[in-house]
Amino acid sequence: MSRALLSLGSNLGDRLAFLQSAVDAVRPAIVAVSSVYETKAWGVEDQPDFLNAVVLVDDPARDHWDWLRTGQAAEQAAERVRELRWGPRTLDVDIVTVDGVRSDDPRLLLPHPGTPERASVLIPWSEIEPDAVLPGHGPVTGLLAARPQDDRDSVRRTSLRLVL
Ligand SMILES: Nc1ncnc2c1ncn2[C@@H]1O[C@H](COP(=O)(O)OP(=O)(O)OP(=O)(O)O)[C@@H](O)[C@H]1O
Ligand SMILES: Nc1nc2c(c(=O)[nH]1)N=C(CO)CN2
Repeated sequence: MSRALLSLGSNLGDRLAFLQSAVDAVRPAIVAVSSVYETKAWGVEDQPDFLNAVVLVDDPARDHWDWLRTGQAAEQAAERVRELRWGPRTLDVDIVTVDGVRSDDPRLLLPHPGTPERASVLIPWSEIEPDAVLPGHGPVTGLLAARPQDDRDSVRRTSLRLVL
């Protein structure tokens, strides 16, 4: 069994279509998809708002490296150009967790180290898995409660829908 949580982000071009392209890339393995959220950019704040969502996937045939390759292939198909760390992009696919795997290999850090500070991941994750636990960090709802109010308020649920 290989159950992974993938975080999707886009703030360039047809943002919803880019998120949808990532969903399409993992469709047979999908367990749940969150709502689509519009979020203020963190990291580099002077850039357009992001659309963010998370996807829970499960495929016994895939390990964590397979999920990384799948995510990177979806980014490449979206013609992503990496110009700036934390800068604008057509599609970002982060591997947040894969089962309880811990990895300090810089090519695939698990759990993804930014997760505890990112309401843009924690809010959609708690929507689809209210009892989720981030390995080594505790319940997702607790991590979310520890975020400042303005951070939580910067993540707004939209009526946009990803098609399964
Ligand atoms: N858990 C992970 N998910 C996706 N990529 C990862 C992960 N851990 C390490 N990486 C590596 O990160 C690199 C991609 O980084 P990227 O440009 O997406 O960073 P970023 O999105 O700007 O910042 P952040 O990773 O903090 O969200 C790739 O080389 C990839 O191998
Ligand atoms: N709100 C938000 N901000 C970001 C995001 C993102 O997905 N959502 N991704 C970034 C690059 O990794 C940089 N900043």
